[in-house]
Amino acid sequence: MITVENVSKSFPSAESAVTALRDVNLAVNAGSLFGIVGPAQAGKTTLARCVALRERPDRGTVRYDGMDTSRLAGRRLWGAQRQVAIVDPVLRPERTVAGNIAAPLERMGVELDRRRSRVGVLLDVIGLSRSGARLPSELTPGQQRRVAVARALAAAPSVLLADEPTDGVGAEESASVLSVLDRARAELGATVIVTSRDADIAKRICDEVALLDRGSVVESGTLLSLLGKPGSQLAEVLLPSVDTPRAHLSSYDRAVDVVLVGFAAVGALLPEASARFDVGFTTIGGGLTRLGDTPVARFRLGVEGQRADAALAWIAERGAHVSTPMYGLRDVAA
Ligand SMILES: Nc1ncnc2c1ncn2[C@@H]1O[C@H](COP(=O)(O)OP(=O)(O)OP(=O)(O)O)[C@@H](O)[C@H]1O
Repeated sequence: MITVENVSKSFPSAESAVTALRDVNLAVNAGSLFGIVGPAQAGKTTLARCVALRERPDRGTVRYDGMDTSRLAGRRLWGAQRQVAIVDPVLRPERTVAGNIAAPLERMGVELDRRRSRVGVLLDVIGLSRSGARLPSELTPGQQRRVAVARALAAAPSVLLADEPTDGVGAEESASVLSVLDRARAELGATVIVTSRDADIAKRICDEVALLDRGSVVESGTLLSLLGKPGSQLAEVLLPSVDTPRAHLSSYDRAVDVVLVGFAAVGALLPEASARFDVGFTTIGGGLTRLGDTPVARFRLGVEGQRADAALAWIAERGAHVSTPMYGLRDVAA
């Protein structure tokens, strides 16, 4: 596990110092796919570089499995830095795909047979098994990025860091780049950290996420835990909007927002509650999305029936996130 404890970082500038990170605390679990998301200049790259030990915090510390890295220097620092590989998107144009991936292994003096076998595994992970002999110029931008990821994985780092992994890659190819990051975690066992201005990346592959703004962590945790958190900014961005015209609310005495996670909940919970408690649910806003492979729904529901409270408590007991009911909607809309 990597823990970031009270980390602050400023950079000198012509007028006054720029504060990139303010008292940041985070925990990145081993084997997770962790997203650091937030607007431009939020401090994402600086935080990622501090985690990768490429930048020293002014205050606070980064711990690797409890070890305080701020005390490391010389060979021990270099050894810790080598555990975290950073994806460098610039490939060497004169070398083949296989040659690019093998380059870090050559520098380490790994013998030819082991190099070949490792490159073979990585070509398979990035879905380019037949392209080892091609030059980067013969590849699409998305394929080139996948090769850059494979090169970063060559020396089997325990942590892979990808800063804006899909920048410069077209929308149609970004899914293939993200799925390679997911395979790096699932098949090679790496902890993967991605930074992105696009929170949608978190929705597509991350299981844990931190939202950064102006150098501070606004919220962090597993994606699924944030979905049910009242006022979560990430949930607001990632889930279908429940904004509804007031007129749509006017037929109901009460409405609630409900978040349902997983196939069973999305498919069955509301019809079952409706039948059990003789309560009517009408969808007046929201919709379905996916977090990775998990279907997630957020609906604004008009609720009618004498046992409405019991029905809502029943679905909440079964894992649905249910907002505080909004009452008196007929009056509001009138
Ligand atoms: N090496 C540096 N020297 C001076 N200022 C820096 C340096 N690195 C980052 N900064 C400043 O720190 C702040 C945070 O930058 P950072 O690149 O970490 O944010 P970011 O969220 O990754 O931004 P973006 O999404 O725009 O890449 C910015 O104001 C930036 O100008």
